[in-house]
Amino acid sequence: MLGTENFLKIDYTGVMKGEHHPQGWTEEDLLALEPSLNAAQDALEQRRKTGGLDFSFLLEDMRGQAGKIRDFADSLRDRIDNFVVLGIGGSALGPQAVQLALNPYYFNELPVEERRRPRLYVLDNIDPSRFAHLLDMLDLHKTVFNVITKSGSTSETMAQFLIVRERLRQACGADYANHIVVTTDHEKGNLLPIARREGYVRFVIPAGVGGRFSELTPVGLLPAAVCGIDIGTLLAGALAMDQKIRESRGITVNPAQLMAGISHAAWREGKNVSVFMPYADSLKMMADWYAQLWAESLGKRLNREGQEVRLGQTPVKALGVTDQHSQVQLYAEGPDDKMFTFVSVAHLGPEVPIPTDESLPESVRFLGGHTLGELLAAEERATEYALTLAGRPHRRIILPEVNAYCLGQLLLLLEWETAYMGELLNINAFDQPGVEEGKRGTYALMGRPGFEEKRRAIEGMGERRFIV
Ligand SMILES: O=P(O)(O)OC[C@H]1O[C@](O)(CO)[C@@H](O)[C@@H]1O
Repeated sequence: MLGTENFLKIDYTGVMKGEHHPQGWTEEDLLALEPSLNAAQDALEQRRKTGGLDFSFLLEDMRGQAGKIRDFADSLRDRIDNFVVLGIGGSALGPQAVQLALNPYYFNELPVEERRRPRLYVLDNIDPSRFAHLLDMLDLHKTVFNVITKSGSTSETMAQFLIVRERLRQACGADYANHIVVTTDHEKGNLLPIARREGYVRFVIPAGVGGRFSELTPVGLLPAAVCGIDIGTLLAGALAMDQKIRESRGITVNPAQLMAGISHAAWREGKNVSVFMPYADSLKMMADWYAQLWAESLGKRLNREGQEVRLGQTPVKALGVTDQHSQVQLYAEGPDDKMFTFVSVAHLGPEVPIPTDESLPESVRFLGGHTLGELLAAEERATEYALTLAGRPHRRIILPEVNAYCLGQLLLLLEWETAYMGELLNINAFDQPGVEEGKRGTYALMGRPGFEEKRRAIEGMGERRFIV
């Protein structure tokens, strides 16, 4: 498992100067980035020591907790049919990404003898029709709800919790508390005192790990373990990548330095958009997870000195090959403002042969005798070629296969790249002040005491304009 054959690779050919890509970078250009990357590495190591990088610092600790998480997950196995996550943002995207990556795509639809684990649902929105439909569909006696909220106060998650608690009380009577598990901060938030008072099973999100960096804490580890995912191997992959990033120095050997060096240089050249495009359906939700990580961490008004800088790179979620047929036209011919990251998988799983039929015209007959995997790989290569011809910078993260060990590496690589970017941009990559105004506005409109003035301000914003 620890050999290089199970380690991801980064192919950065697509950013380098070449016959078809004269505007690419030279080896010297890349090496010129090294001093600032090495300085970032030193600064990050320093921050890590003082509690500023707990997503990495606490990985060993998380490994220590894996047994307890697994035991609890196993205790649910025969008791329930459904495990429902209530959460949003960093409390929901990681669990979905890992589930889709490591369990069969149609996991919930598998017969129970094959699934051998509860179905997983993640309610990461408050759209009433979806919410009501799911609650009506589930047998609540056979369901556990995992309320995940780092702050313990997010309105969406708390509203979901209140509805579910009420429904569980009606359906299960005094036993209702056995159907709620909370994952939250160990001392803050509104959920914690309720959980203590009502006796829910509780898992802790470490204080120093923000939501979008929290997949490898109980936030993600519990839902994964409930669905039979090998969380020990997931953490082992993460730790292996963590070690590699911390212990190697220089852009040609340190994967986070290479990733961040490319991203930062591309951004400085005006690539204001970062397209993240896995070529595997199982990694589709990784693009959603990445989008939050990149957007919330790097989209900032102020730098660390409090000066207005308004930085960031807009993440775009895409899926190969599906979005070749919806977005590649723009990517090839539209504005040259994008950096592309493909995620390729060397072994995608079972080969699905395409039948031959000699009676067909040549323009379709050529497909016969190949496999779907070959077609997908050819399309990825062809898209890469087309983007190269169009002079669009791109890189590929190549996973040997989508397994727990490689996925753990990928999560950590992207988290570290983000931390490096924060350092290079001189911004705080671990806060999200820009979401607060909208939250306060919601409190005001929903009648929370103390927000009356804000409500008046919103309601007094003037006439709306409509056309029918
Ligand atoms: O886990 P919590 O505290 O409920 O927050 C959910 C999400 O909301 C945010 O705070 C943004 O509003 C994210 O950073 C976070 O992942």
